[in-house]
Amino acid sequence: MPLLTIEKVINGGYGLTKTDEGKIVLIPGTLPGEEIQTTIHQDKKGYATGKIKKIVTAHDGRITPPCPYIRNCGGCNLQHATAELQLEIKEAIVKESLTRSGKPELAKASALIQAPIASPQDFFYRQRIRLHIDEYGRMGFRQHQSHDIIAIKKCLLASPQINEVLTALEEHEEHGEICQLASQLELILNPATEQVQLVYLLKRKSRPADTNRAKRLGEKIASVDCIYFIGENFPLQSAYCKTPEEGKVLSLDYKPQALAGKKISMQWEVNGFCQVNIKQNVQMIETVLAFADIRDEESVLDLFCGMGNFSIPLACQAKAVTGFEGQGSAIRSAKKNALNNGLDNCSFYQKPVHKACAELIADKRVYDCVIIDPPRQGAPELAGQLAKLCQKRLIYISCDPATLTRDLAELSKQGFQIKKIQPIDMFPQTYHIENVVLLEPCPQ
Ligand SMILES: C[S@@+](CC[C@H](N)C(=O)[O-])C[C@H]1O[C@@H](n2cnc3c(N)ncnc32)[C@H](O)[C@@H]1O
Repeated sequence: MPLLTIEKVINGGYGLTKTDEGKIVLIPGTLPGEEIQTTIHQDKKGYATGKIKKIVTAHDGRITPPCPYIRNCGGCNLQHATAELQLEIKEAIVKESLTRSGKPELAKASALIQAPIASPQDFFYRQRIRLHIDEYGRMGFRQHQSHDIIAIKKCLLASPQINEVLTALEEHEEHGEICQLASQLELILNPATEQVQLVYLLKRKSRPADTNRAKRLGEKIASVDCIYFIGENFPLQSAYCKTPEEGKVLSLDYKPQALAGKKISMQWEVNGFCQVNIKQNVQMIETVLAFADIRDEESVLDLFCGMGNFSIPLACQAKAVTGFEGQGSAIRSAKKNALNNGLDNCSFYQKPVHKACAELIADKRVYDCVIIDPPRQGAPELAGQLAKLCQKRLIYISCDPATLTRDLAELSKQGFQIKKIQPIDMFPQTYHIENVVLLEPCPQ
């Protein structure tokens, strides 16, 4: 195969190039402008995937990835680029997604994309990781595009405390015995105490002997404060807890600049949703507060509110905040977070967002500002409802440029105009990029 020149890196982290016949070839591990000798891995109808045989001309921003598992793991698809180049690539991915949408209003809006906000940490930023366990009890990440497990001793994205516990677990037979019963292990750092909680996903219901093993294991590792079992057919069970009262919640205090340094105290449950890059989450909250620009007489609706990540700081400025979320544990935490922060202007409800929006519209409710932070698949079907509910400012938070572009097209059909787009790098070393978008309804 002749030399191929990489045109760009696309959403998914692949370098894209074309053969002389015009066929698209996607090659992982490559960077824009690089000349690559390739072997074809899979030849499909519309495109092929390739593997690097030799890098003939490397990008100036290419570096040697520090992770020893990089060849097989597939989780960190940009680790071979400098931090600056990663941000350039991510910004280009967002821009390309809007310009290639075929919608003139989105292409025009691509000029509004601001430089991505870099993560305070390039490595060791994850507050939790989930490892798979195979039939032999080996623990690690799934190999790229495969069910095989790459056994790992360390993950450079996970917090140092999680890595210490990973090393310690290997030394204890109780962990090996529990792994024989488990298909996954989640390690979760409590940012407030710097202790780690373990959640084993068991293949069968836990028995008293399993709980005893967990207790022995917990007592042997000083930095583990709780061990839980969960199964497909049974809910989260505490098997060991050093501090029974505080054990089930994780917590964090921070002081957003936008609130003049007022302290916000957040708690969430071990199985509740929480942004994984805790320090970068604070910068995302600052962005949402700046875009929302709330006056004290204004009302806010927070859809997919989780444990009140945005609702609580917004409630410090707004007249009232209403949040909807599907996860019961997240809503429990959101209500506690309002109480703990001395806020009596928040209402949180566990309800599917689509149902909640329909009911609010039937009640003729409207809000000055609406925040929407859906899961990866986005929420295009909500665009019409958002047009009825939102009076002044809509803030759309998305972790996938492709579904964001589709949803922005739906929102612009409903009369919303894009005002600002702020990419935020929540996941350094990977192609993933979060975006906070400010939209306003067109004046009638
Ligand atoms: C990307 S998270 C955002 C959570 C929160 N805004 C935060 O920053 O922590 C999406 C949330 O949507 C919730 N969710 C997913 N589908 C839902 C639905 N149909 N109705 C209500 N909540 C849903 C999930 O439980 C999760 O908490």
